[in-house]
Amino acid sequence: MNVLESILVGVREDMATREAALPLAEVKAMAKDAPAPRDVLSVLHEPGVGVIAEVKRASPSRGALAAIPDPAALAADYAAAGARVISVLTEQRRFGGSLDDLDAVRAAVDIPVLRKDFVVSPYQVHEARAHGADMVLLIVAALPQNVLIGLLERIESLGMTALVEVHTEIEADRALAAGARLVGVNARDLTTLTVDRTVFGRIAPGLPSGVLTVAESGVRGPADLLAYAGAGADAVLVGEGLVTSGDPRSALADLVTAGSHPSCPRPAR
Ligand SMILES: O=C(O)c1ccccc1NCC(=O)[C@H](O)[C@H](O)COP(=O)(O)O
Repeated sequence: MNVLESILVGVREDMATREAALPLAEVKAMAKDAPAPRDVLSVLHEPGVGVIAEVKRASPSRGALAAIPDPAALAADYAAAGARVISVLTEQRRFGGSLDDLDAVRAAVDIPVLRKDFVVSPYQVHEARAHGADMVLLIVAALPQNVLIGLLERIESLGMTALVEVHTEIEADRALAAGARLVGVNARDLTTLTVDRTVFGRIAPGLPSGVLTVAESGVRGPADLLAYAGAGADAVLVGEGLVTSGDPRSALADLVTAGSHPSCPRPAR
């Protein structure tokens, strides 16, 4: 079993436990009280290369990354430093995240929030909305095509935006066929955990100009952002480089400055 497959086993078990405690009908009722979803695509269309800053406590590749005793304070720092979107890892077993983290971040900031998890079921999509998410990650490698299409339609029907993650050209074709309008190209191979920043530059040129792109993983400083920008990224998603920096607000401010500099236009694709 590869890493992604073993993560998915735990995700399904944990979801079954949550669903037994809180049935889907109750989650849907909770979602009615959630704040309306924000328009993520407009935010990412703004000039410059946006930064999606991640609340990431741990990872399968690196183990514990940062204690993050107060995710709300970290999110507030991210927003103050100019993050366009905040990504919250809610997977518990490998990443140490939770829906409590999502709640804390949602309450702390007024910018879009991404539920970053291994979403395989409509239940998790409704959970995301009930906890105030504006965006939900869908990983193509984790989903059969019919399930990918169904989840993407459900996310959009609830007014949220799907970030559809790919790592290969074949997955990119599947994302487009499913109707993705926001495609994340992950430099990290989720089956082996190797990071290859050149993957974005191979896949992004093949995406239609109307599709927004996010370069995910491997950004450790402004030089990496600028390289992704040069390859056509509309935004970058950064976790480890921020939470392990010792000063996430300052590290993010450096990225935001690089992404908004006039010498960092988004090249036409
Ligand atoms: O981060 C991991 O080790 C990982 C392993 C298996 C599945 C997913 C994983 N990470 C999720 C992500 O894609 C990243 O958290 C995100 O792109 C940020 O990456 P980074 O800036 O390199 O922390």
